[in-house]
Amino acid sequence: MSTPYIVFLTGGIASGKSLVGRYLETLGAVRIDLDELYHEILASDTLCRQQLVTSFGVEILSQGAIDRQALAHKVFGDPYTLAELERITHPFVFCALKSRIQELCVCSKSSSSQRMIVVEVPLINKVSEVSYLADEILALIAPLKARFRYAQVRGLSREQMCARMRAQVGNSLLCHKSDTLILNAGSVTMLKQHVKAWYLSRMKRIGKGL
Ligand SMILES: CC(C)(COP(=O)(O)OP(=O)(O)OC[C@H]1O[C@@H](n2cnc3c(N)ncnc32)[C@H](O)[C@@H]1O)[C@@H](O)C(=O)NCCC(=O)NCCS
Ligand SMILES: Nc1ncnc2c1ncn2[C@@H]1O[C@H](COP(=O)(O)OP(=O)(O)OP(=O)(O)O)[C@@H](O)[C@H]1O
Repeated sequence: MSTPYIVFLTGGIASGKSLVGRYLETLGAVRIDLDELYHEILASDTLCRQQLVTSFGVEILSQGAIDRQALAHKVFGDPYTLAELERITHPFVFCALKSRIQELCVCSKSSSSQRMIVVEVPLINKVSEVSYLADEILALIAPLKARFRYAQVRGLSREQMCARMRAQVGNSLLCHKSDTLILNAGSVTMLKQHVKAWYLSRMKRIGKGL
């Protein structure tokens, strides 16, 4: 069995990455969500927590754990503070991602089931250190109006959402950085149809060893 085909699935906030990632999981891919991986690190890595407290103060702690809402309040809207947060956190995230992928590659040697790994990457312009891992970058583009509606599901206000969007790449850079684009501008059923067609074409390619 060859190594799995690794896809970085990207897109702006609320563009549908998790929806697509979870759907690909039902089709047979293994899913890694960088946000989730990062949250696991925040909850369990004392070194990361220590560095964050040193830089941002004890006010980012709530009952000994990192209060993500308090941290979000400090960084979104202040590019320097956000850069400092990323300087601390990204090396931990990249290290965890490399380990997870390595584990999956070892597993795939003994199993034929893990042929595709999908990594949900919210910030494609900030992952150059691990971009060599990706065989393909797949980007989702969703209309702004729909994304604002989706954000409400997450409990983010319009202002909070805009602050995060300003720290992310716009559609033109997203297109430039990606190999494949999928437009998420219709129903979930339509989105799944596009994604399934893309998945099947990649499986065919992988099956032929291309
Ligand atoms: C500020 C924090 C605590 C807010 O936590 P919260 O639970 O509200 O958000 P969560 O982590 O689930 O991220 C949700 C979405 O916010 C956006 N977002 C998160 N970090 C960033 C960032 N550095 N720049 C731009 N957008 C971001 C992304 O679209 C992401 O999918 C957290 O996002 C954080 O520490 N971010 C910095 C680390 C990082 O860059 N994470 C991205 C994955 S590596
Ligand atoms: N085409 C669509 N039609 C209806 N709802 C959708 C569609 N695409 C996504 N959604 C919904 O929008 C919300 C945001 O989608 P999702 O969580 O997948 O985005 P995301 O890119 O992973 O967000 P985040 O940036 O927070 O990681 C979810 O509730 C999802 O079910």
